[in-house]
Amino acid sequence: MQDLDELYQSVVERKENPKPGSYTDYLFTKGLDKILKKVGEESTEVIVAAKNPDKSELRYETADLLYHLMVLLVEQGVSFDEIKEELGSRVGLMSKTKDRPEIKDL
Ligand SMILES: N=c1c2ncn([C@@H]3O[C@H](COP(=O)(O)OP(=O)(O)OP(=O)(O)O)[C@@H](O)[C@H]3O)c2ncn1[C@@H]1O[C@H](COP(=O)(O)O)[C@@H](O)[C@H]1O
Repeated sequence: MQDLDELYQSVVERKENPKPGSYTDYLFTKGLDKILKKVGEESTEVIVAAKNPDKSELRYETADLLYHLMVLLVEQGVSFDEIKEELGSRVGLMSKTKDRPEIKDL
């Protein structure tokens, strides 16, 4: 099992110490447009997989998407801790739907 912190750190390590031939190095070498294209592709694959009753495809494609999002964060200099802080700041906040009339119709 690999947690998301470890995955993020592995990607940072690849950025700081390029390993020619690795897929992560290939993405960083190709640059932002390629990384964005992959995030778009993998997002679409998650959506299509979610329509399939067999959940193994959804697991596989979600893992692919999370990995490519990590590559995007590293490329853009956003740490995974910042994402966790953002999520943490929402705990308790988002459940107060009665205070948020804009989401009543969702
Ligand atoms: N978690 C992943 C991971 N998930 C998916 N992938 C790669 O993402 C690619 C997605 O497949 P696609 O068919 O969409 O892409 P492709 O046809 O291979 O290539 P392109 O479409 O980009 O040309 C595959 O090559 C997978 O190997 C990953 N590559 C690396 N990691 C992790 O990243 C870290 C660094 O790994 P290296 O890149 O091997 O150094 C390690 O922790 C790895 O476990």
